[in-house]
Amino acid sequence: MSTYVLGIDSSTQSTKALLVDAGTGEVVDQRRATHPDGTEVDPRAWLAAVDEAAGPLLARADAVAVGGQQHGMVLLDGRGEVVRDALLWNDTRSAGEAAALIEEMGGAEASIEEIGSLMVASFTASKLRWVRDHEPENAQRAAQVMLPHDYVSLHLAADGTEAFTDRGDASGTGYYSTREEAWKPELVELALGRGLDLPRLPSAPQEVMGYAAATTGNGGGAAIAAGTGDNMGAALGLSLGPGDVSVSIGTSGVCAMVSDTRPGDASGTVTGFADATGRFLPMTTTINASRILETGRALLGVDHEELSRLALASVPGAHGVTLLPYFDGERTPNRPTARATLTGMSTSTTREDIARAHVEALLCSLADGIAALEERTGTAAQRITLIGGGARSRAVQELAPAVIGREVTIAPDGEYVALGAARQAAWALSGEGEPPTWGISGSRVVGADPTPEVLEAYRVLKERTADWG
Ligand SMILES: Nc1ncnc2c1ncn2[C@@H]1O[C@H](COP(=O)(O)OP(=O)(O)O)[C@@H](O)[C@H]1O
Ligand SMILES: O=C(CO)[C@@H](O)[C@H](O)COP(=O)(O)O
Repeated sequence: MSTYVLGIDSSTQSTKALLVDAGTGEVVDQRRATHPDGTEVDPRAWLAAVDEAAGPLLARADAVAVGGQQHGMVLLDGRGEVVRDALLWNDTRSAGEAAALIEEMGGAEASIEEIGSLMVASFTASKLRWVRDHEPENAQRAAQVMLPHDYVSLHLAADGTEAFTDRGDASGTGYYSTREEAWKPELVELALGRGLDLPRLPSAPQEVMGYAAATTGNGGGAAIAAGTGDNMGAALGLSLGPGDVSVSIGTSGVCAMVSDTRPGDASGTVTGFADATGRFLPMTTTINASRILETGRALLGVDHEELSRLALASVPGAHGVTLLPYFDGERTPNRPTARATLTGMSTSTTREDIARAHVEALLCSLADGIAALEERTGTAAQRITLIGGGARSRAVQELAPAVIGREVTIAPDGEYVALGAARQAAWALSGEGEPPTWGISGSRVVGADPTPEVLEAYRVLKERTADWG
């Protein structure tokens, strides 16, 4: 009889749950539920979504793990009640607070030394500082802070379980040291002006952190693994090896590479997170990714397929139309108050050109991310694999190798964060030294004639607008 494990991705836009055969990695059932929009969300909405998406599958699982959107600040009081809506990774209001914290820590190099990354508005610590300065009553009421995946894991656990997290997600808080592999409570105090309870960290990545309340079918509570940040989950789901780069087109655009050495980029372009296996996950992250395509769709009044058809009917460079796609402010580059810029339009500009400019803008920002990752880690990408909702776009798939200038692997359509969480759950269940080996079949490698002029035009516009926000 097969053993099943449940992997959950509680990401920005939705919760996805996969029931997976622990022996083979085959997905046997899956469900999803949507999340509210916005960069500030009542975290209880994620609990309702996990109940809807994962509830019916949990009874069939012997182990479960949760991957979640990184950095979000979930503040709870002494009774475990929500103090205020969670501020998400893409909420840029704490940009000034991030800059202040860097200075108080002793500058960019000191930030890298302390937490492994340069603090930006996305990081939880900067959000704590914002609460201190703008909502002192909430700052006083708060007793514990946790990340989205910690909050969802705790909801699944039997009553009385202590909150827990993992080093991968912890490394994006701004109060965890990737060098010491430990919390830095003094950085919570620096940010908020007082200490808070922090979730328990595992002593090994495959540790069982608790058990789900017993549900009919699993004969007792499923074992709960530590879970992790969604990008660490994707790395596990794709079984990233040395030189593999994953490019995720979700709400965020993430280029990530597994590394044995602790990264450190004082420019802040590459964040030096930990992964879910004991290694590191240098990454670049943009705030604008799949929503660039959504905005193009809305402007043109078309569906995904028509946006692709239009984009592919134009030419490289969209007849001179270039889009700098910082619609919601941007984090890479660090321009939290920026807005998008569209240039080069003439009276001959067509709908096809506008569609093309949106797709090329997304791909150029990802190409910049890959280049930065290679430069700052000194490691050339051997294989570039596209995943995430936006990677379903036909135009993205066809134009990616041209804009990036290299062959690109299109992973079979799937939920790789949830698959990675399932792999972590299977690992915890096995107690082995390494996670199970699960193959991925059906990947497609695509190539195209490179169009370096497209990236060049994007970089020129990026440079020209450097002081616009
Ligand atoms: N066929 C498609 N073409 C382009 N984008 C798509 C397609 N299908 C879904 N998406 C986009 O994928 C996004 C969601 O991707 P997902 O990876 O689930 O995001 P997140 O992890 O941030 O919640 C949505 O913005 C949606 O518009
Ligand atoms: O902030 C980051 C990474 O540092 C984002 O990648 C979030 O983790 C959200 O991911 P998605 O929901 O877009 O997948």
